[in-house]
Amino acid sequence: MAAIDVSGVTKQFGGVTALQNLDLTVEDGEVFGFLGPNGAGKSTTIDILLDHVRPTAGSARVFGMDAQDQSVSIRERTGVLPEGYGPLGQMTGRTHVEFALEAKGAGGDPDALLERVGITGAADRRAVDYSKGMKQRLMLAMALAGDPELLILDEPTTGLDPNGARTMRKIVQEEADRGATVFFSSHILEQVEAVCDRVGILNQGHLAAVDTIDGLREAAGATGQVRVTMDAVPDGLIETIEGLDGVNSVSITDGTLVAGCENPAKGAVVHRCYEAGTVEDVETSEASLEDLFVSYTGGGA
Ligand SMILES: Nc1ncnc2c1ncn2[C@@H]1O[C@H](COP(=O)(O)OP(=O)(O)OP(=O)(O)O)[C@@H](O)[C@H]1O
Repeated sequence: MAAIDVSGVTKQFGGVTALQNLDLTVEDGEVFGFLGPNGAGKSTTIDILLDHVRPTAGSARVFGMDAQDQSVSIRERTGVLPEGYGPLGQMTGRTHVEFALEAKGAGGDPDALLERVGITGAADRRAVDYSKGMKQRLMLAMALAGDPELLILDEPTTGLDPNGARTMRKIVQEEADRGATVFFSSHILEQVEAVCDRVGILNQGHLAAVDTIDGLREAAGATGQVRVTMDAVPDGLIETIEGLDGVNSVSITDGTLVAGCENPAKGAVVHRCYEAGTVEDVETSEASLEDLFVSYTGGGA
């Protein structure tokens, strides 16, 4: 059974259409990255899954249960890291985690969770006084309370330093290894690329694409680069390479020939360079997730 199943969901806020007939399925045990430019509808989707917002049309199911009718049962099995820093109060970090465990009806050691997110040293301080990154780490510890079957993380790396971002990735991986489903929205594309099985790209309330990252690259015919360093770039070589199928751009940068091209054309570019002169070095690179994001969202990020 799918962990998340959104079917034909439209959400209108007055005259603004936040989601337009959205279909989205996240399989049980999957790590799913939810990407999209500002205002694409990511938080609205999450709010609908948690019944903070009701769809104008369509339905959302979590663990096969209706998000509106069975929201209490869904939340018992779900850990949520909300956007922003959530409702943190005067209590200590440890007390917040104790409450989160209690709310889940779960046992467990609050200190172990605080250690997992790297804020053991601040356990006895008031959460309201934490720095942004510490608050984010605390919210993550609370989301992890009770080993939920589903983790919904809205922009989880907001405010985190590079160590915190690495901790987040590690925790997502550990949760997936334990069998949890992880659904997270992010603008940090490298984070998504590092941990996700599949990615959905939302644009203006529509799912513009959903696939593995390799699948997205293929479907977009996305261009990578091949960089060929030669002892000298012979006359006419640029024009020859520009004429090859699948080559979109050719330039010379610091004596290196740089061709932007689809993957299948890379071999032909290198071959022509070997034919034309002395090749000293060849490097290739894939389209980055950022390139894909721009190609699917029209650069609206
Ligand atoms: N309560 C609301 N009232 C009116 N409009 C809203 C409300 N909530 C969201 N919207 C609108 O719905 C659209 C989608 O917003 P949403 O917050 O879901 O986007 P997002 O993809 O999460 O963006 P971001 O990456 O900036 O957080 C936006 O145009 C937003 O202004």
